[in-house]
Order: sequence, then C-alpha cells, then structure tokens
Amino acid sequence: MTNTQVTLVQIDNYGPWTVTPEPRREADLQTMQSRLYADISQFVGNRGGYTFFTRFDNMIAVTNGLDREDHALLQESVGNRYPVTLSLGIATGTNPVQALADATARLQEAGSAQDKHRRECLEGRVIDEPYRADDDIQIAHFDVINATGNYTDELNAFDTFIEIEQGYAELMRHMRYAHDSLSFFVGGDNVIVVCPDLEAADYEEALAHVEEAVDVEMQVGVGRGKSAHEAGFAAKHALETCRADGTRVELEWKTA
Ligand SMILES: Nc1nc2c(ncn2[C@@H]2O[C@H](COP(=O)(O)OP(=O)(O)OP(=O)(O)O)[C@@H](O)[C@H]2O)c(=O)[nH]1
Repeated sequence: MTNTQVTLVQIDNYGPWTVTPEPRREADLQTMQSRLYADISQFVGNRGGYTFFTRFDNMIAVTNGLDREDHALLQESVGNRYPVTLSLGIATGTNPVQALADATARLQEAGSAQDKHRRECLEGRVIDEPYRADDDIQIAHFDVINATGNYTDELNAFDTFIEIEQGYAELMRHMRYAHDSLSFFVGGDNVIVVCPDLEAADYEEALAHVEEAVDVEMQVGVGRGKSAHEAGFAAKHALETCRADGTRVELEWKTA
C-alpha cells in the first residue's frame, strides 16, 4: 500500500514582495523563481525526493526520506541566500491528493500566504524511517506517443505547445478526480503522476479518456519504490519497454 509523503512549499508573502516598493522587473522574478526551483529540486533530489514547480510561488514535493531536520535545513539555506523565505507543510497518506490537502491545510491554519507575520513555518509530520517501505511510492511517467513526428517536426512551436498542454490538462484533471493522483508537467511531452495503488486497467482507462477527449495519444510506464527517485526511475525503465514493444501501459513490477 502506498504511503506518500508530500510537502507543500510556499514562498512567504510573495505577492506583496513582487510589487514592493513598486513592481519588480518580470525577467528578474522569472530568474529568481527558476533558480529557487532549481535549488529546491537539487536539495530534495539529492535525498531521493522529487520537486515539481507547479505555480513557482507554490511548489509540491514528494519527500519520502526527508525528515523534519532536512526540511528545516532547506528553509535555513534558502533564507540565507534568497530575498524570500519558505513555509513548508508536510503530510502523508495512501492517497496523494488527500496528503497534499492535509499539507495545505496545515499551512492555511498557520496563516495566509500573504500574512507578513507568517514566516518559515514548518508544519506537519514525516514518515519515520522504521515505517518506510519499498512500495511507499507509485509513480507513472506518461509521454505523448511520437510527439516529435506528430507535432514537433510538423506544427509551429506554439501549436505543438497547445496540443501538448491540452493532453496534460485533460490528464491532470482526470487523474485527480477519477484516480486520486497528482500530475505534473515536467517538460517536452512528459507528465509525471504521483499515484495511490492503481492497476493497469486504471491507466488504460485514463489513456482512453485523454484520447477520446482531446485526441492526444499517450503511453505510460509505472514504477514503485521507497522514494520518488526509485519509483520514478523504475517508471522510466517501464516507459522504455513501451517504446521498444509498442505497448501503451507497462507496470515495472509486472514486466521485471
Ligand atoms: N523531463 C523529462 N523530459 C523528457 C524525458 N524523456 C523525454 N523528455 C522530453 O520529451 C521530448 C520528446 O522526447 P520523446 O518523448 O522521447 O519523443 P517522442 O517523439 O514522443 O518519441 P516516443 O516517446 O518514443 O513516442 C524531449 O525533447 C524531452 O524534452 C524524461 O524522462 N523526462
């Protein structure tokens, strides 16, 4: 049974900061946001976790393997090096959507995202090491079949972007409401999905739904692991099996 540890990363009082004392140059905000994301991704990634940029002012991380001290160190290090600070909400559970909802609620209870007195909050609990298991995380790595041949080499770059985003938008909504899963666009034509215990039939249903709704054909490799890295790495190998064999759904633990 999965047990996903999710951390909501929220920049403290960011909205007001972006316009104080007057609106800041957009290119500077974009640069700061992407550097901050890169730093958090590296910090969490070095400990086996995954971080998704989502809205940049709010980022979502899968942090199995990181304890409260790791989270506090991230806050201290960012606070020392950036003009902004981070609040973190942590929660765990078999259902990733519920875990994220709980992590969000902890930060909301601590104060508004735009409360200037709420700074560097660290709320919630982690999974203690003895309770961690090899199947705590299930990750599905989706990609668009032959995106290069169908889109990248055929359409102008913006129309390709629209097609890929349509596939992502439909998949993320469907996986959230039909399968309690969190989907994140990670670049190119790739979407990484943090799932509860789903089976091949669930993924087949989701692929059929996206194709029917927006006419985008996808394939998916699925992996399990003790950390996001382990599960995600297994999912990438399963996706390679899809590419080699022309299959649409591969579960790493059934193909191995
Ligand atoms: N983040 C991330 N991006 C990837 C990964 N694999 C591919 N990409 C991106 O996806 C783009 C398209 O690559 P592919 O998915 O291999 O190409 P394709 O034409 O869809 O071919 P098939 O997937 O074999 O059908 C690349 O330019 C990368 O931007 C991955 O594992 N992670």
